[in-house]
Amino acid sequence: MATHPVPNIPAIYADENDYWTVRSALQADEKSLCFTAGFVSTPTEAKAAAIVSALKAHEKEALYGKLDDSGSFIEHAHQYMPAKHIIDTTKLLSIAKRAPKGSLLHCHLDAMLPPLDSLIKSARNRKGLCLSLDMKSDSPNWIQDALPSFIMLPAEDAEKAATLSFFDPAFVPGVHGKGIAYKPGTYVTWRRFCDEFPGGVTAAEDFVAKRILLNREDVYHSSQTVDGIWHQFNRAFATMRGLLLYQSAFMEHFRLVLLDLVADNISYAEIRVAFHRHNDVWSDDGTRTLPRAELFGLMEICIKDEIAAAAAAGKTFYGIKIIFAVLRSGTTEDMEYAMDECIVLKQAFPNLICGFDMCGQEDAGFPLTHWVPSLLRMRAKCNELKLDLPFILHAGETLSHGTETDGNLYDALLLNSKRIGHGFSIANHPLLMSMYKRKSIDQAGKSGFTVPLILASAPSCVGSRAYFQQEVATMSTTITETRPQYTKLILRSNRGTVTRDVSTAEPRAASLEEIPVIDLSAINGSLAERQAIAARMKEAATTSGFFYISNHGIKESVIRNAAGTVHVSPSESVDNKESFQWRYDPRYDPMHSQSSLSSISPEVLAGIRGEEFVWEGTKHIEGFKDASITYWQECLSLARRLIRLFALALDLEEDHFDSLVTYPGADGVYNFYPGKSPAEAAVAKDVGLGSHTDLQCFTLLWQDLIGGLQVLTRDGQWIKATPIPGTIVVNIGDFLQRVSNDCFVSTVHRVFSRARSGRISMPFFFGFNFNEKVGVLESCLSDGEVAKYEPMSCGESNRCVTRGRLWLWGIALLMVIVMIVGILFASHVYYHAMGGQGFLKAKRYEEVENTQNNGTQLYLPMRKIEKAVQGKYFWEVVGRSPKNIPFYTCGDQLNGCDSFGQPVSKHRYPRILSYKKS
Ligand SMILES: O=C(O)CCC(=O)C(=O)O
Ligand SMILES: [Fe+2]
Repeated sequence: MATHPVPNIPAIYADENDYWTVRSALQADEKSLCFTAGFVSTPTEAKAAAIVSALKAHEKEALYGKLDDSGSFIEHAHQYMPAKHIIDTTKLLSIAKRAPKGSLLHCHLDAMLPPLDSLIKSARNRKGLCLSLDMKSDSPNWIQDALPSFIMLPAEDAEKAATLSFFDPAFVPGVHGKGIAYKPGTYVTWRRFCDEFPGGVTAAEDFVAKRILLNREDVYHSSQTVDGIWHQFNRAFATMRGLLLYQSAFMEHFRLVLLDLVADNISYAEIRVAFHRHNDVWSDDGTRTLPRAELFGLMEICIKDEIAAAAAAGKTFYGIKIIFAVLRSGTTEDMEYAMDECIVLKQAFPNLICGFDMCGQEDAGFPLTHWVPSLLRMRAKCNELKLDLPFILHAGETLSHGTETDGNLYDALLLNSKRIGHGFSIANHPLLMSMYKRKSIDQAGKSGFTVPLILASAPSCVGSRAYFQQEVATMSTTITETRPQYTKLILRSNRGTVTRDVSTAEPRAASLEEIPVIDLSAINGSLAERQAIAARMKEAATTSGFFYISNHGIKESVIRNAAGTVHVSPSESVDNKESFQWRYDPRYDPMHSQSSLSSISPEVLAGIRGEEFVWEGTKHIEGFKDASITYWQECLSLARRLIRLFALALDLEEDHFDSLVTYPGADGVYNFYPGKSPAEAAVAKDVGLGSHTDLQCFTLLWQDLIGGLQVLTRDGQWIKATPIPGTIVVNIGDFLQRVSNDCFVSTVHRVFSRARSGRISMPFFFGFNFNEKVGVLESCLSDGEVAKYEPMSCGESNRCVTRGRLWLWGIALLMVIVMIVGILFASHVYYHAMGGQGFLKAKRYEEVENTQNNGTQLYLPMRKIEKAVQGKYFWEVVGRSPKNIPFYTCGDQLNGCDSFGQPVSKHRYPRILSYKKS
């Protein structure tokens, strides 16, 4: 397959010169095949290379080849670990540290820093941090061999753990690796362990550090194997896992990694972070796991801060991106869960995630062939969503040849992996090598610069929006600018008709500032904590009018049960969207007892619209009503708690709205948007759910992971409210905008559903009691500012909008009536023309008898009809009265036109004529 000419090697050399000439030719030929062929250094590079070579020669002489303090004799280019202490003193290293590095494209977050500087330091004095060990304290060698496994426990469990001592001979050690659920007796607190450890805290920290770090013996032991070193790695990762996976440690480690990159003059890095299912980061109080989106939001902010700090310090740092890495040894279900999560997060954080990978010992987990179906499924989803989420796969990390694992090199190529890591075994595959090389040159060509194989194609160094803008700015010469087009959108609200200019540009992903995730875990905390949540809600309510809530307290099982029923209820033939809805009914409101219902005042009662018949119609669906009401009740309770936070956000007393939500507007809805095949999606004209604002105070919207909800920004751009697992979307409605004097915004939104699978959403619309008139809130008016709106009730407000829509219904109804009358009129004329008495007229035999010659037979009024048809326009025919024509029904064939051959005008009734002919 090699196409390069093989140099000619003579059998006999004419003389020595001839030998040297042939040798030079061979060298030149070989060099021309090198990756660096054609590379010409600039004068500065040549000067730098000369300095480095001179230094290298000097240090080889001056520093190496001597006996060191430990009695070791370290030669130049000795194995790294024994030589490290000498390397650390070299000028070469200090130059290397200061030299600008460009990109670091293969690293794993957990293994980027020495543990004592970050994770073990973060663990100091952490109250809830506990550990279990897999050996007892009286086992011989436990200090060398025991494996600690850390976990952050809630205060109550940590208190129990604090009563136990690992050094108590009766202590039952835990089992390493099981450590998610607290098992009494298996965990002790890190604090107490440090206090009681022989040698105290420092020795305890050293004990843990040794579990994480590889020592010389581990690395260079003559009987060490690849499996052996992986065993060490896995133990190190198991120890690190719990030290890393709680919020403050994770974020501190993450920040220190960025600082370290900046200190090393690395301008950009792509960092693999293990995000397989259940590898969650816990809150510092150990009570909850952080939703991934929240964590990504924190990382994005951290990157932005460090880019700014680096810039202020005169450093070039473009930030980092994350390669979403998942253990290759998991179940298919977990893998596909992680893939879906990665897709969702990529949509929410397009500039933060740069690829997807599988990690873990390559020849111990499943090979890529095992994952091909899942990987293809993921690729298809990304294509459908037009998501640039490449695979950046581990392949060829082992040196085996011809094994299943070695085959990963083929799959990575076929799956279009953007790069491969680590590719050691590629040397065994000359064809693959040339294909990867070709691919890397192609990619580099696209990105405008060339880089060698493996490190290929890192064209953009986007770590934050700030840099993204920079990147776009530098690219602007090659981008043809297209001005966005705008269309007009007309909407009705309780404030009248509203017009908006809407961009026709493709919807883009929303940033976390535009639609933030607000954590409600402190909703029952102190007033200060509630005020802090309210402040975040206010920020969102006054800007985009949309936010997500996490830790909202509605159990996943309740949501699943409700959403599960939606699969059953809609018929197969749903067109564009099918909805099921039910309204507030005090009989299901947990706030009211049965006895209090009889005392509801008539005004309140008038606004209550609960309709039992909706449940009658769904009786056949098992569990439907129960699941729906349970979900609705949870939404209702949450909404009542949220309205208190909204009160705080509006600078009111927390209970300000309490009396207005005793019999509130509280409508539960299930929406089902059917899936579309790619062919249907390509030609689909409908949106899914058209642009609108919600009517009441606010909406709690649960959506599945399919996506499609879009929000209109103030400047008329559609942005995607991408589903974030574990969250509910909250959006402000028209009534809250009204009473806040437009301080809060009821934002236009729509659902654009084109996905292959059907989508489910469950909005819950919440408003004040329908009878309560509410005016603009004093707290929303600054000095001298006047209220824009009169007091109004939520009920009236809703009617305003529906009244607004009534004229449309009116026109539609009128058109239908005109059509029906037209049809009746036309048929009437038709039957007259056929000799009948007109459509829908009564049959009156007596008159027939009176007017016919002998009263026994029915005849057609041939002449009169003939005259009418021939001499007049067709509508004059209708003027006939029963006096002139006997009565009989149409379609009576004995007396029909056919039997009597009644003449009709050719010009006026061509259809009738053709009918006659047949
Ligand atoms: O289906 C959705 O995501 C949104 C539904 C919605 O906006 C509504 O029903 O008002
Ligand atoms: Fe809506």
